[in-house]
Amino acid sequence: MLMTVQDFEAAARTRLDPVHADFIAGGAADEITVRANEEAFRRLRLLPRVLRGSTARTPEITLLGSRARTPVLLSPTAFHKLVCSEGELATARAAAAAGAIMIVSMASTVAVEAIARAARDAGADGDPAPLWFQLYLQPDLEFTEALVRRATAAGCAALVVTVDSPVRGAHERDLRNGFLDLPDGLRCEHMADPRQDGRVRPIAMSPEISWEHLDWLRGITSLPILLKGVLHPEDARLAVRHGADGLVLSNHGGRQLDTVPATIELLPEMYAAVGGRVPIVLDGGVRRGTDVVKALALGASAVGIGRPVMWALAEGGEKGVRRLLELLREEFDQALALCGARGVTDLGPDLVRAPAWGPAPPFPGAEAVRPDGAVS
Ligand SMILES: Cc1cc2nc3c(=O)[nH]c(=O)nc-3n(C[C@H](O)[C@H](O)[C@H](O)COP(=O)(O)O)c2cc1C
Ligand SMILES: CCCCC(=O)C(=O)O
Repeated sequence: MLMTVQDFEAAARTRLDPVHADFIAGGAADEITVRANEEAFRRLRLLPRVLRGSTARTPEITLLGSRARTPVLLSPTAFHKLVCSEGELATARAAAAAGAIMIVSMASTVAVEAIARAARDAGADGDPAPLWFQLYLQPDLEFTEALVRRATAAGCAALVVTVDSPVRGAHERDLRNGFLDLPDGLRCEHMADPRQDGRVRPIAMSPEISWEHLDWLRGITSLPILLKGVLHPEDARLAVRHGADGLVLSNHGGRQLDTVPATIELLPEMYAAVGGRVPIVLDGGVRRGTDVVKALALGASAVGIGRPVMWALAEGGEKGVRRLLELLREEFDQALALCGARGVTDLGPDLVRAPAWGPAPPFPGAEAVRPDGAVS
């Protein structure tokens, strides 16, 4: 029975080509950060409140003008057709049914116009949350601008610019497996260049991209812009100064620079750096409703999931992703209730304890106990 996110991974692995399963599960180099993301959530402890009469609970959020029925977003992931023949159409339908914001990857195997149509149709009697569009800024600004116009015309409500990829991370599993290209018949639809008879360009990960490019982007679009992959608090401040409307606190699921900290570990510092001026979406290692609660309690406005969506899509297509989102909604709701919270706004850092991250501040009235056991 598929009861947990972990169950989806196990089920997907029985169906997938092991090379493709490695592409999804893998990360950069020693995969230290891949493991750290999940481990850091496990180390945190929740400290619930009681007797708060939290009967009417809502998981709803509004983020940069986008209304969603869950604080769990679908982080951008490439190549959905690799694991499911309907690809991103299936994902978009499931997200629309759940009222979850889906961030369409620039490296999707279905074009954004078709994805948007699928989302609208699936959400017809519900309330589909909008799509957002993820972008790797290409040094060819004319091409980048055309893509921004396409995503905007298709109805995307925000742009997510991935900034942690001046070069591609060292995906050693893929290198060993010889998985270097999409199989025949699949392509990154957004990279077809109309100026070159539809020839598909490679996605450039370019070290020349700088803050000036962000300023340029700010000048050509009025959509909210989020920067994905900012990890240094000083860069978070710079992002705000350069007009970013939000941050996705992400280490690319441990797929870019290995040995960077877990995202949840960085959240308090990043939250302090932006001082509430822009919302923070956190992704990396979110696998349980309690993980969602921990991230929101420490200052995130929403969380994103990457690999779980790929596993669910591989396991059961649209239905699989629907079930995954439902599962996380149920777990989140239960965790809210058990924390004595009615919704996102009831969650604060007082609900989280971090035993392994250094000494907790002394609590009022308590005597400090020194490591040698003596009371001071
Ligand atoms: C298979 C796969 C493909 C991804 N493709 C993209 C992408 O195209 N653009 C991007 O910004 N991030 C991409 N990511 C990173 C995710 O957006 C996200 O940051 C990460 O997966 C979150 O961690 P999680 O997998 O632990 O949930 C990808 C991740 C995976 C696993
Ligand atoms: C050019 C495809 C980028 C995919 C990606 O970002 C990842 O695999 O992590």
